[in-house]
Amino acid sequence: MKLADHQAQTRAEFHERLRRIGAERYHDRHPFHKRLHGGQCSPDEVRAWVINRWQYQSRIPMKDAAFLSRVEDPQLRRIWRSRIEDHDGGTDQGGGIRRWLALARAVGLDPDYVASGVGVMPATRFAVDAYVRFVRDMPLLDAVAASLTEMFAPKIHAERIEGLLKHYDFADDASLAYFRNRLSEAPKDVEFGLNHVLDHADTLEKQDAAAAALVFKTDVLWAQLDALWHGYVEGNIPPGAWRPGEGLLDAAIPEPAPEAAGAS
Ligand SMILES: O=C(O)c1cc(C(=O)O)c2c(n1)C(=O)C(=O)c1cc(C(=O)O)[nH]c1-2
Repeated sequence: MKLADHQAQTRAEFHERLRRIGAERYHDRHPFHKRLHGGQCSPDEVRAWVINRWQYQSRIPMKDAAFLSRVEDPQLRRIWRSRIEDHDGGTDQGGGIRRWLALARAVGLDPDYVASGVGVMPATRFAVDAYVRFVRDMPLLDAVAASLTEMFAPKIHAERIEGLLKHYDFADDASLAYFRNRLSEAPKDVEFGLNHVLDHADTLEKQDAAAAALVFKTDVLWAQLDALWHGYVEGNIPPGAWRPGEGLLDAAIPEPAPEAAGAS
């Protein structure tokens, strides 16, 4: 290979490379999201999504804590720690985690059941754990690059708010507060993360590794939706995973049919 082949891409070229990864691979293109945002999901498919996505939500602040535990620069720690605050919030007001459980309640699920994580599918667990491990074990620059799927998240959050409000009775300002908050929280994270990666990936090798980290992360997100589709749209629920009827709020449990209840 010629020496010139090893030259780093320019900032603009590298930025465009990252943007293209999202355009080609981000999970807004997944059929499950099209079904969810288009109003075709059954109530139980929405519940399965809320239960499984809980695994992701609950692990995001843990992966950010794993990241922080490796950072020696106080300024980087100072900036990064706001991500944990966004999700955990304070004791009284809570944060994204509490807002996700409000969504769980709105779709008729018992928040304690969702928070227990017992109904999560194995594939979801494996995908999310892989992300936490990646951030814990890989170079910090790659860990920041993996978070850059968030560049593409505001668009999907806006589509989701619009689609859910249009098609589902449970959707209102309170139940969708998680997504509305992300619309203002994510851009600050993305601005910092993107500049950090563009500034620090100053060799082709580092750029290749950062791009691979972003591809890996799109796979983490895509694999979760593949599992949902297989389990709940095609009806192949894996052993141990949530089954419709489990974990419901009392108010959401359907009245038994008169024959089943023995009434005449
Ligand atoms: O709804 C979504 O499609 C979506 C995607 C992503 C993402 O791209 O990883 C995140 C979020 N939401 C999100 O709400 C969130 O807090 C978040 C944090 C991160 C991360 O990698 O640090 N990704 C995401």
